[in-house]
Amino acid sequence: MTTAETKPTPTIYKGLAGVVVDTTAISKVVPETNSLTYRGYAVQDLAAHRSFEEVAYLLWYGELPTPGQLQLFTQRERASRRLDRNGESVLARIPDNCHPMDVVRTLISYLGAEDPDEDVPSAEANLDKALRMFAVLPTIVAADMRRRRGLDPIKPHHGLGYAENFLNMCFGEIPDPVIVKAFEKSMTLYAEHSFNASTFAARVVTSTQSDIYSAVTAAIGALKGSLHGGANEAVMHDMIDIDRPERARDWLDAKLTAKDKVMGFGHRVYKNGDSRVPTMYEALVEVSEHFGERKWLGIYRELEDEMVKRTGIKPNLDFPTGPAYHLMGFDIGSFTPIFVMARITGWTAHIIEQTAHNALIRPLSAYDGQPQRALGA
Ligand SMILES: CC(=O)SCCNC(=O)CCNC(=O)[C@H](O)C(C)(C)COP(=O)(O)OP(=O)(O)OC[C@H]1O[C@@H](n2cnc3c(N)ncnc32)[C@H](O)[C@@H]1OP(=O)(O)O
Ligand SMILES: O=C([O-])CC(=O)C(=O)O
Repeated sequence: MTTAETKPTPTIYKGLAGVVVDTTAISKVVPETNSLTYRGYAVQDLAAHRSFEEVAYLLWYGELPTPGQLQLFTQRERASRRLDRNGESVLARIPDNCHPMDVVRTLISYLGAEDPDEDVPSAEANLDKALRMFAVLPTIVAADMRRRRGLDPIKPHHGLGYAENFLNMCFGEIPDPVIVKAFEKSMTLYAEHSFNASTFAARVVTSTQSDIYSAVTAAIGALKGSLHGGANEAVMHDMIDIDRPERARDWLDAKLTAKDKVMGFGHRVYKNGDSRVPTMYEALVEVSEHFGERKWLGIYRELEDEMVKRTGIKPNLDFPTGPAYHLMGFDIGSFTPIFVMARITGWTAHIIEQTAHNALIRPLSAYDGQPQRALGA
């Protein structure tokens, strides 16, 4: 018989690295072939040929919409964009020196609190709630960015598509189609990535039979960290710090000597490059050329060349997205909230999938603290 003393030490999978915890039909990441598919479609093809609304529909319903389905879906999305008066007043009361991720997290909590169907777990109800969050998040992110600039919010424009409407709410005008397309590509690339940390957080919360807003709130918290979604902001802070392409090498030298992580590089799953980077890099080139500003691209190339030469570690999606968003005119603090606007689609698809095939997520731990001891008198 095995006693406590003779029991073999269990294998620890630190960070759950390499552990397959469940199946999913939403997306497939294949690092060996550098491929990523959403419901079977290559993400590069979706980014090139489909709108972000179509991608959202695909992630939620499993198929691309027919023209009729898209029309109906678009109508519903456009009708759900407004933040109500109470929501506006919650936003206005959040300190404007907090991180903008605190604002989106709080506003999602508020949406849950005001939804009488918050705890209805059916797929149909959750699809409605997902669409509401998808539609209203751009209004929240744009209004928050503008108030930090001392500007009034711009109401959603129901005649505009998702990307154009968001850009208009941020900047008061619709930018050149090159910028709109580059932005929309980033949204498609950011939409979904299997069991990443934030999606997993959402699935853990869902597995306890909690509600969709609580799961999304947890996911937002996980995405904020700089090892995950927060890296897109960190990349831009680093690039501003580097300032000139010719300074990139010395900057990297200091980072690597200090054994600091270089933001925007490396990935838990991709060890030979992130499948999404070539598409987003192309978008960064287009945006740079459009504005005639090649400095960030210069820093990008120097840093990538040097990092790969010295460590073999390649960029992830946050590396091209950071400077692309900066060039588009977004404040750095809004970069990760924009990631939330995209990933709300993937998160909610996973929440619905987890609900349909639920098992409480509760792994084991190996205790390595004090042996049992008596309290004494
Ligand atoms: C959308 C996204 O979430 S994409 C990821 C965004 N995050 C970042 O860009 C943050 C920077 N990158 C990282 O911190 C890591 O690459 C992670 C967290 C993304 C993945 O990490 P893991 O798979 O856990 O790899 P881990 O951190 O164990 O790294 C393995 C080795 O590579 C090194 N390494 C990995 N990434 C980096 C990096 N960005 N800079 C410097 N060294 C790195 C580690 O120091 C470690 O070296 P060691 O074995 O000598 O200790
Ligand atoms: O998959 C991951 O671990 C992180 C990532 O790239 C994403 O969430 O897009």
